[in-house]
Amino acid sequence: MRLRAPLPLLGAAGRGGGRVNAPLLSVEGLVKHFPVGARSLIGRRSAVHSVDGVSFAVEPGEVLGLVGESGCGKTTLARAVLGLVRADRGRVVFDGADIAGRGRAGRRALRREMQLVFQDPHAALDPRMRLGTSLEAPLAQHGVGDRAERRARIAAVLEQVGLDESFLGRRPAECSGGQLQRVVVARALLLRPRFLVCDEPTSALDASIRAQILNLLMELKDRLGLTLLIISHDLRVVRHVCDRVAVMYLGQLVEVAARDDLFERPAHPYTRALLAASLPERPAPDAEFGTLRGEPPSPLDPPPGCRFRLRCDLAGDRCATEAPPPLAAGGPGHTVSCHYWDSRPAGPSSPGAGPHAREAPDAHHDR
Ligand SMILES: Nc1ncnc2c1ncn2[C@@H]1O[C@H](COP(=O)(O)OP(=O)(O)OP(=O)(O)O)[C@@H](O)[C@H]1O
Repeated sequence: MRLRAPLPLLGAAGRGGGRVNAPLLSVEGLVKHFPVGARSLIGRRSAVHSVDGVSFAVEPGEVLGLVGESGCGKTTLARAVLGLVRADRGRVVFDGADIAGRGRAGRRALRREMQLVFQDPHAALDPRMRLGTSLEAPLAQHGVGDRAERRARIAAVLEQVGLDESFLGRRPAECSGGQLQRVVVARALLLRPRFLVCDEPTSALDASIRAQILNLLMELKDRLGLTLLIISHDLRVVRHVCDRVAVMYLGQLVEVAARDDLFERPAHPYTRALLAASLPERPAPDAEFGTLRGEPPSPLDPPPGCRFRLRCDLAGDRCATEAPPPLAAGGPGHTVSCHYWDSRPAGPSSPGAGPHAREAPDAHHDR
């Protein structure tokens, strides 16, 4: 597969057309394949192409949302960014330094600065342990303070997440889902990180609790100056809390845009179909884009060219052979990986339109 150089990685300040801050995190050409099965006669193993050439940047204080269907590689991407799985290729640069180039002490320090908030609080916390013990463990592992200092830090963080010290003596079964998710958030904050990855932070919770946890995350972000990557299936969550959104399909980013650009002017046919499927109440200027049909191809054998083409209303010959690079799609920092993003699907409502009638103007290419 041919990977073309991405457009400059703009973050929040760049979107406004003003000064571009140094990103807190930048990810460049990240690839992670998981080998599976036995070797073939010529000694090759097939592999799940979980993440395949992903580049993006996150500025300090920004909230970036990562969306896409189940299995498209969101969690693997997040784990590779956090150094929890080793990427096959590409770079992750945090605060100006390549994380692969850090020594042991540097990686340990990095683990304090980048924390993960898990999806399911029941799975994240040991059911046999009192919450006080679970909360103290990361502080003890990182050699933070003595017992009294650790307890003081835990009490302060519990207060920040809206709980009190009475929770320290409880076990997970003695708490509600919302209370436990607050404990999980508290645990992520104990080491005073600058960057939080929240993997489906509300999907295991009742609808009535979701907004509370999201509001808590946003309040903590402002109060503590955090930068967030939020992974979510739920486009309503993303629309509510994110500054920018990256859309992932079969191991690759297909569109990145400021939140309002993405929801009001989605450019990629996948994003349009995803929005139509997930937010049916949204006014649909692109109603001629069909709902998402079929299943994504196997990540064991992704098709050449554009990976979305087999489900796409716009696909033309070029899509079968040429992987679309990220193209400028109008709004500042808005990129879309589609050869025909500004065409309309052929159909009764748009006679003569469609990819075979008009190619995307060259002006959009390779900028
Ligand atoms: N350790 C592993 N070994 C083999 N395949 C893996 C491994 N981890 C993930 N995968 C595969 O990589 C692909 C991407 O998985 P991943 O969990 O990153 O997707 P996702 O978008 O986070 O999905 P979901 O939204 O359901 O959590 C899937 O096909 C998955 O089966």
